[in-house]
Amino acid sequence: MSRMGLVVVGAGGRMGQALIRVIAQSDDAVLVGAVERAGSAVLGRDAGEGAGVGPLNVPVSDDPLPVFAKADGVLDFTSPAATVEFAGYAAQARIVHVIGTTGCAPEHDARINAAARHATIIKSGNMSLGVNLLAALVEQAAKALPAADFDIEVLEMHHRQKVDAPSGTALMLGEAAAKGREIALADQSVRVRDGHTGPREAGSIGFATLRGGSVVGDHSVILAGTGERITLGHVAEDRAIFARGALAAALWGRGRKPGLYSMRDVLGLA
Ligand SMILES: NC(=O)C1=CN([C@@H]2O[C@H](COP(=O)(O)OP(=O)(O)OC[C@H]3O[C@@H](n4cnc5c(N)ncnc54)[C@H](OP(=O)(O)O)[C@@H]3O)[C@@H](O)[C@H]2O)C=CC1
Ligand SMILES: O=C(O)C1=N[C@H](C(=O)O)C[C@H](O)C1
Repeated sequence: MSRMGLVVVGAGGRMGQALIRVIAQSDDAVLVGAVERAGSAVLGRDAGEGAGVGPLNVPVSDDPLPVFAKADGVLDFTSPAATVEFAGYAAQARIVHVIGTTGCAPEHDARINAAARHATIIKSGNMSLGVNLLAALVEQAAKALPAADFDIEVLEMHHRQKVDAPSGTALMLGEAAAKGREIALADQSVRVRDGHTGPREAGSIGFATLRGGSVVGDHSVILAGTGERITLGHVAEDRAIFARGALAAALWGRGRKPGLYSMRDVLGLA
């Protein structure tokens, strides 16, 4: 089969650049387009030069439609508002849409679900192998340990530029814990604590968010019992782990029927 032609949207961003580097090293895919928002300082520049891999002969454009028309897939780590627009274009072009963007509200997810009627979408709050395995382990631990005896807390730390909280990964891990306990996360999550909160509500799943420096992404799930504590965690040291996962997801999605898939489907951990 020919190499998969991929577009990177948000090409000037932290993840956009990591994605361009990973595609440039791949034998299975080729970069055919790079998109940034209108007014961006990187428009017209060569995407490969911007990502530090030398010229790839792909200028950064602010016009997604003609770029999507010549591609097999799009890798999208941007913002929720941009992602729902790109989901519409990807569905129109009938190409694979890999979504790593986090912080989506229910109205964004509704539009992504609608686009998945026509496009193969793979969406995950974390594209790394390690975190998806961690989610499977958290589900297992939450199932095995009685909710009356073990309290679940999800702790995350990211770099100072991150704009959404809790992280998409923290929410994914919270969902995994809730699934293990056969409860709905929305009914049981405590996202913020401040002031006189009273004692911890039994069965709840708590979140704590730290921001600072250049931290790529640290996550821990603590299962705290009386007299003992289990901590399951993951440390991301390099954004290449997410980019490699996104590329694997695009290749997996090629030729697959339209629908909304997750990284756990891609990795066979579902
Ligand atoms: N699922 C996963 O594995 C991972 C997910 N993420 C998520 O990916 C997203 C991006 O993260 P990161 O790369 O650090 O953020 P950055 O801010 O570095 O990159 C986002 C890029 O998207 C661009 N962008 C925004 N709107 C548009 C638009 N309409 N058209 C084209 N480009 C646009 C931004 O441009 P501008 O700067 O001009 O706004 C920016 O260059 C976040 O939601 C983050 O949480 C990150 C890492 C891993
Ligand atoms: O914004 C980031 O940087 C990251 N975002 C994702 C998230 O919200 O979980 C994944 C990763 O942790 C890095």
